[in-house]
Amino acid sequence: MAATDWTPIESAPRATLTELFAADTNRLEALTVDLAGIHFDFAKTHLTPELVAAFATLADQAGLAAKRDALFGGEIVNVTEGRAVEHTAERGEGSAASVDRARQQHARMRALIDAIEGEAFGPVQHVLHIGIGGSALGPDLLVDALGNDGVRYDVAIVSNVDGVALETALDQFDPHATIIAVASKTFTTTETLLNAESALAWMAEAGVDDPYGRVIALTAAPEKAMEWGVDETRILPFSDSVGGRYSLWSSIGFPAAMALGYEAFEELLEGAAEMDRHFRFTDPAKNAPVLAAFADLYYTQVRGCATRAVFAYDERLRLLPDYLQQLEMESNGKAVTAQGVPLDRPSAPITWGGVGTDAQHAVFQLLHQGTHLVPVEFVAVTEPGDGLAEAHHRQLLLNAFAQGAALMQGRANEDAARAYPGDRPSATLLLETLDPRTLGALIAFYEHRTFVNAALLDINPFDQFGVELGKEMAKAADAGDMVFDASTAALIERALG
Ligand SMILES: O=P(O)(O)OC[C@H]1O[C@](O)(CO)[C@@H](O)[C@@H]1O
Repeated sequence: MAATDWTPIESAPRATLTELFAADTNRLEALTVDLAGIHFDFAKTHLTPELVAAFATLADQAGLAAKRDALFGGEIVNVTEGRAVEHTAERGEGSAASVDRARQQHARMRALIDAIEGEAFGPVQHVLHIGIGGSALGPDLLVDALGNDGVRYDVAIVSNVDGVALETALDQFDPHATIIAVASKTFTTTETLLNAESALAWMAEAGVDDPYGRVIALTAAPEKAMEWGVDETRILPFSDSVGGRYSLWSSIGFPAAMALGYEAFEELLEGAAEMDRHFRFTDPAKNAPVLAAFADLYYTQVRGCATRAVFAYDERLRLLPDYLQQLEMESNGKAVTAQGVPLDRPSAPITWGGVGTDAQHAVFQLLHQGTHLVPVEFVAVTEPGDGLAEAHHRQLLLNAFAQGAALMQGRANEDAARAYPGDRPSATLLLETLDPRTLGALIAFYEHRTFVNAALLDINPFDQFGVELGKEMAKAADAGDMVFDASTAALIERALG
């Protein structure tokens, strides 16, 4: 990557948010974007048209456009693992060959769903989806967010190796009316395989004839799934070039397609594709994921913010912060560039968050008066998800908007304990409605924003070596091959004998 010069950004004049609004009557127009049923409002961040222009220059220096073309063109952009990165091909945006392959894999998924509906597995009521990380968080978000109005099958998503998680799910399901979806890109993940074995044992104990015959594998390693015992006809493959945390668009989305219907799954893909095209073909100044990444970088690199907070002001989106934690932190929580050179600046902030209005009564104290500056993001939906009196949704939305205003305006008080400093930034994402199409666009927005952050810092957002060491040590400990420090050894001895 050519050298990037942050000086114009670091030395840009600083004004408070209130001053910025007062100085530019066009601010709202300049810093809002509408697309795919989502209104993106970055006006209450410290971005200005001048800063956006300076970031656009930085993006040019960083080769953002070429990196984006390489991503969509199916080139090897995951350089540390020597792989292309093709989650966009799952929604029809990528090289012709990859789009074609994804279509065939989706058709296979659809055919299997049709077969299940046609009672090829007898009457099915429940889908037990077993997977972890990217093989669970995406589908969980989809089913939880969109299943509000009822689902065609009950879905339980079990990830944790803690048996309590699986037992809780099994208690709700009839083993004779359940199919098990084992979701694992690699089909080697300890937690997933152990949970899957226990689920098979539960079926066998209940007298289910052929438990393995009720397993569907969602994987990029079909040969491993076959070795494990799944018949080839019940494997829904996806490409190795689809990363785990980017995989909900592939067969990993199977439980969502089952629960919500295949048409809903297609609409999700279409919404994401609309965001893909926006990201590819729109100038930085009006490009939602690019603007969001500029704001992220401004706060982490210039204002020293170590965290960013996302609050879903909609109960249906309560899993969004969890989903984003993996997407953003597993992608960009790195200390070296794509070439392995130590970064000379911070990488991803810590993503955290919760649900409004609950969070207001728990963590907002620090946001308003704490010593940390935390950029906040509000995600809300205009159309209510509930059928109760309008007062509920009205209160929900007014609270979201008032919080953004309060963070920005602050309030002086002679009593310092009661003073609000203000000038605290927020962005608001307002969805017209929460349907598959809009949710697809929203998730794709976050993916591209993560990509732009990485591109401007020259890091590879598509590997995750940081998760390996702990896994290896747990495996070695299980095999008795590990000599631990005194503290760890004592804990193992005390708990496990
Ligand atoms: O789908 P798999 O191969 O079981 O992996 C699950 C998750 O584990 C990770 O590799 C991290 O441990 C994630 O990136 C991935 O989403």
